[in-house]
Amino acid sequence: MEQKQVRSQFSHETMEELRKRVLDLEEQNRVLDAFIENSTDAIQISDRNLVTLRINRAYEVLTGIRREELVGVPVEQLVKNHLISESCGAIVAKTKKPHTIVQTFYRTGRSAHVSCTPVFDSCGEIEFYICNDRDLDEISSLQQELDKIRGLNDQYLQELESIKARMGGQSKLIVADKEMLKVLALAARIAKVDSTALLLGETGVGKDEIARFIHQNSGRSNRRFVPINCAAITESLFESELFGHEGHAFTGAGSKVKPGLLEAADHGTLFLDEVGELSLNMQAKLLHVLQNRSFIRVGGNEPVQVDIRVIAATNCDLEEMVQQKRFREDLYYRLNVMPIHIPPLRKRKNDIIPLAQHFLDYYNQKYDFHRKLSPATCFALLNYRWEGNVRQLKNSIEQATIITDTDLIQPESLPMNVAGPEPVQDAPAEAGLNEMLERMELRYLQTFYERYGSIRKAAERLKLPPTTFLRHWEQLRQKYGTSSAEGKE
Ligand SMILES: Nc1ncnc2c1ncn2[C@@H]1O[C@H](COP(=O)(O)OP(=O)(O)OP(=O)(O)O)[C@@H](O)[C@H]1O
Repeated sequence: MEQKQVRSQFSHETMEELRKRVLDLEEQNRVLDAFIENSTDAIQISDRNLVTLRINRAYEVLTGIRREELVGVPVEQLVKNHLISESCGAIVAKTKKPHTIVQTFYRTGRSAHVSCTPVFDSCGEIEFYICNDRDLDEISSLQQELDKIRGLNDQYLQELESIKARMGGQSKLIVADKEMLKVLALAARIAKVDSTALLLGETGVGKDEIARFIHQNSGRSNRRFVPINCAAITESLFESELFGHEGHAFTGAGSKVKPGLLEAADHGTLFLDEVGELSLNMQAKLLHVLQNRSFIRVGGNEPVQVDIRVIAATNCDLEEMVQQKRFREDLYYRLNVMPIHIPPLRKRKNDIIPLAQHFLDYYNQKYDFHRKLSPATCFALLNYRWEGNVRQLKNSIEQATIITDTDLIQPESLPMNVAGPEPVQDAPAEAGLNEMLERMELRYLQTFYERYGSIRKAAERLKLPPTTFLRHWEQLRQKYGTSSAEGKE
């Protein structure tokens, strides 16, 4: 009685176990079915006698043969019935190795790469054949697509190579990053048309260099490139500088006509750098010139005609300035014909080391050094934010080249903000808080000057009047000693 109970309990557990395994197998089968059915490759599975067991939907589409015509039919029959050109399985059956052939399906007229792989049983005999068919039309259209992309790539590279070749000798522009190469390709195209270009980008990104590149690659390259720094030009001198003056036009003017910058740029290129710094009054005068391509010399009556190409540059947000009524909308549209956005250095990291090496070569030659950049220095350069962009990089390399003790430049020789902030490293051990703060201030003034390239810009960035910046710098320099601000603009 007890024994019977155990047996029935055992058999119930076995039944449960079997039921679970059947469910598992069904689940596995469902997954396998879904996998085979949804494969984009056509799949055909045959048994050891090369009789088709199953195919998927992609196989039906490729061959035009329906499932019911295939399943249970030996492959050789398909060849005999002129449905397929030859059997790959038949070859595998002989060699017992995977094999690939090009097979034609006569119903659809399509061809495919058919790869047949044998699956062996535990005795080493072939149990199944699995064939994967990849549509050759699809492969060839992918190939064509790839060729097209390669072609475009080659064309792009050729274009860039020719731009670089044209740059050779005339320009020392270093460009390696894809983002900057795109800028250069655009600039090369714009150079060929005579329209006004507006160069936009942070301070020190190379707007001046790109303006010169456009001029050198334009039909005006054998005439003058005349840069005007709009930030440096005063209201009172604007007209006489740009338009020139007649003899005796004002006290101190000589007896002869003095042509202005516009006339100097005739048939050439006028580069209006920092155009966002012009006062509204000067903007109105400039707009008049751009509209009429003519002006009247100070003290004169007759309009003078000029043929100039204008390139303007700014690091200001002119659109915002227009909204704030600080920049004339009509002038903005006249300048913004061909905008070129020059990315900041931190967004074109592939340029950093080639530029650093270029500046290093320059300073090595200038000072007769043989300096090299250590890997740690390269790492520091690559990981810095470069708010002053290429100009700041150039200044940092010059500084490092000069102050390093050995020929291998280590990060310690870079300006402290590039190598990492160590602002009071040079303070004596007994220095109090005041001295530390003053030394820190001195290093910041020095660094911002190096970063922005002029006292005016550095002072503006630090929200100080330039005179305060200069006075402070001189006082601290005399107290703690470092490079002089004398002669700096
Ligand atoms: N691609 C480059 N290759 C070599 N030198 C460069 C490159 N870009 C910039 N420079 C150098 O970096 C310095 C700053 O460049 P540039 O004066 O053209 O910048 P910018 O954008 O016009 O600056 P700003 O806004 O202050 O007028 C210059 O000494 C310039 O020669």
